[in-house]
Amino acid sequence: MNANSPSPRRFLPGAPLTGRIAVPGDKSISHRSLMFGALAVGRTTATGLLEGEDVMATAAALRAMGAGIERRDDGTWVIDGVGVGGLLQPETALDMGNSGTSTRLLMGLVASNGITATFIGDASLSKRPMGRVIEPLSRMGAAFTASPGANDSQTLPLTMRGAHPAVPIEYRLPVASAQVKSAVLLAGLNTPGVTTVIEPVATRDHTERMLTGFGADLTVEEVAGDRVIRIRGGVDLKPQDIVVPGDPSSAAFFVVAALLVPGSDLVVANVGLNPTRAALFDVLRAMGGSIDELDRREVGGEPVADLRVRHSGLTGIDVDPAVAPAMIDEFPVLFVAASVANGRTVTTGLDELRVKESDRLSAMAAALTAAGARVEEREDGLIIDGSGGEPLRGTADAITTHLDHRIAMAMAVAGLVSRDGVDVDDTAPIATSFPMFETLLAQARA
Ligand SMILES: O=C(O)C1=C[C@@H](OP(=O)(O)O)[C@@H](O)[C@H](O)C1
Ligand SMILES: C=C(OP(=O)(O)O)C(=O)O
Repeated sequence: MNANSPSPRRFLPGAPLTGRIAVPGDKSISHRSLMFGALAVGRTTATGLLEGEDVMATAAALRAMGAGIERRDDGTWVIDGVGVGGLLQPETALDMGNSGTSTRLLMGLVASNGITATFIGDASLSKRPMGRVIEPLSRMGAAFTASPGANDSQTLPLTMRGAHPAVPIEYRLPVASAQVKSAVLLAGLNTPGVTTVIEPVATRDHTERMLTGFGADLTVEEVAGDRVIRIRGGVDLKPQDIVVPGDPSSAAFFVVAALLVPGSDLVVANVGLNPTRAALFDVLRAMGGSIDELDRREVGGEPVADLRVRHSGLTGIDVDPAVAPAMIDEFPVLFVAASVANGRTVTTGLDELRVKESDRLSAMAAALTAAGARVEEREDGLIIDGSGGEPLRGTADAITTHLDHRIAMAMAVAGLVSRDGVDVDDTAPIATSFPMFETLLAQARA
């Protein structure tokens, strides 16, 4: 993304969403396909890989550390791995762009290789907390240094020296974060002995599922309500042929748009429904949304279905904070749904939203308020009094997205259910996770 050239856009009310669209590949699974393929011995292929800027940042970094990564003309990605422990020292800084997942997972990989790498990122990523991975990875032996003149040693740019051999740890996650869990497990791949991560609250489990498929020695056990994940280091990974399912986090924008815009009847095809990801659809159904699963099947070891979504009157609810990790990236668009529902929606336990690409609680409270919604911002959530099905007023001035793709897409959806339209200051960040967003929106409204 070129931070110097914002792409403002106005999203207007109009046609219902109809027909059938297919969302692009899952971002979390795409990052991991490249990373695990890069560590395997031999050639991995991936079809349906998300070709968004975040995933391309991961690809570029892995290439800089010796992996062969190419896209064939038929859209298949081919990854030639260097083997566990085989990463080379990159010659230049690794540019992580806007991507927290690239940064934290690659730091995990580098942590147990005897190489030094510098991580840089855009203005949004450079504000995000890295202490959460610095702490466990330092305990494993990695050494971090802030750039000269930096006033914070817990944010990018950061240089890290991996440890070889690294030290296995047992780590209880202090925050519900799949990125932190994955960073420690990936460091564990090249660490002698057994590295253990204890999750008091389950988060997305793609790392565990996929590493098992790649032949890692990994176990998951439930112990007194905790998930205990153990990985034995030094085991070779076997290359895989991966089919990446569609991203439920991208589908979310179309599902909410179809629920809210009168007359809509849309099939969103190929939506990944891993239970650690799919809570938004349950919450929307509990609010009265008509979302039917068609042709439930397995794609790449993940449950997938086509979702048929019909316009529905929604009723506000109290969202159980226990489901938050399974829909953590979907709250911005849920807040839009709540803004036009009947009655009050209360969300709590969402402190993690403050450390995403933007502070998503304050960004969405400000944006929705500017569009005429009734929103109260609390420390750990929003309370939203819905319009009872009436359109939102719309904005007079462009809302600020803070380099956050999900704020941009959520407010685009708000524009579809507004009277006057919603101005978004910059849609360029959408390309980090969903480059086809506006094309598919036009297709669904044609
Ligand atoms: O592991 C992953 O692929 C991700 C984990 C989540 O972040 P946290 O682990 O910081 O919650 C999520 O917000 C992000 O979009 C992708
Ligand atoms: C939080 C997100 O991604 P990341 O942490 O990888 O930047 C997201 O995609 O909403």
